[in-house]
Amino acid sequence: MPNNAVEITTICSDVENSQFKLESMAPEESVESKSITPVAVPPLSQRRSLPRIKILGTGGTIASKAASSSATADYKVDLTIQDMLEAIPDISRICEVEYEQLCNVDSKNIDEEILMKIYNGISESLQKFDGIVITHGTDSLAETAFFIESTIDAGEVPIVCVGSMRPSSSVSADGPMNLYQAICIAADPKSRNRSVLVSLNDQISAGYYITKTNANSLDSFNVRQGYLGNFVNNEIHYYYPPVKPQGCHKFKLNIPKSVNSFEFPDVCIIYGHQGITSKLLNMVKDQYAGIVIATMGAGSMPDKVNEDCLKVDIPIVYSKRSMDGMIPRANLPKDANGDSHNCIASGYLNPEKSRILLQLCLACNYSIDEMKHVFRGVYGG
Ligand SMILES: NC(=O)C[C@H](N)C(=O)O
Repeated sequence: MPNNAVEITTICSDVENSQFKLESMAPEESVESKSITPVAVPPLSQRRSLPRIKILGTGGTIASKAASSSATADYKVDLTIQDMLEAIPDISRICEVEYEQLCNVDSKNIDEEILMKIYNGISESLQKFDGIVITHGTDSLAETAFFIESTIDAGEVPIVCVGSMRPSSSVSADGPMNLYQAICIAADPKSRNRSVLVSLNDQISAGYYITKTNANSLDSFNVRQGYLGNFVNNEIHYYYPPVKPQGCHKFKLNIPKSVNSFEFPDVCIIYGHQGITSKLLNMVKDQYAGIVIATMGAGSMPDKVNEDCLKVDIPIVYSKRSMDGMIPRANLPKDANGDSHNCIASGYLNPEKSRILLQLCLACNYSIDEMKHVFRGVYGG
């Protein structure tokens, strides 16, 4: 698929003011001016009172089986959404469900082609459904959630990403409860205007900020910006009124229906460590459109590597290998005139989210100053 078939533009031209503008669903005219035309009321059986939920299945441990009930590794992803729905309590009183199996893979295999399927699946469902659930492996779920938040303006429709840490065959599998909760969250009016959510282990989080912090534990996802709510005994408790992530830059992908895959500009990640030299930087700088560095601490790289980064003519995002914290602009390398050239601070974004944001900026042909402006939204730049 040639990339020129796809146009990417920004929805929010100014990052500082790039908060989501929610259009009121209320009609414009005042109640007094409305004339009421009597209409035939359909019989009760035909009235749609339940929310309509679309489930998009992609695979992951939640859709997997292992060799025995005590095994939690070496599983195979092969359960369909129908199989998964059969393992959860009856939801027919809560919502009407439709589903679509987009793929059935471990999330290590989610690539741009599948991301586009997810993007298209959501875009097509937004007008027709009250909530969307995406079943996904947890390993790269945070990247998919970040991509969706950066490219889709969901309006009031909640998009709930869900996975599990134990295969369906295991004792105390967490998948059925997680899926049940995700469906209830997507169907609940309190979830409206909250955009991309992640539901796992009874916690509800913002898809933009979530990070997988534990490779094995059921409490795998962590979010320093705080959980948005939790789910206990069939009750959803939000801690805050509807909120969307601060400074999230929205890109609009204008993708023709015929296009089902799209190659984003290539961005690689270099992992910083004691004794790192510029060898890897020099090897990749002509092969990629951009580089992200997982620096030590809050932007620390050896002086020689910093010097070489200032000379590179593609954008280099300084991110962090530490799970928490951020990279402030002040910690970027500078030349004698205080210029950081093509180096950009990632702010709160980890390397994998920085990579996606840089890819979207590159796909939009942003200048280096515009890219810095986008990253300023997350307090980098
Ligand atoms: N818990 C999981 O879902 C991990 C799995 N490897 C995946 O990401 O698909």
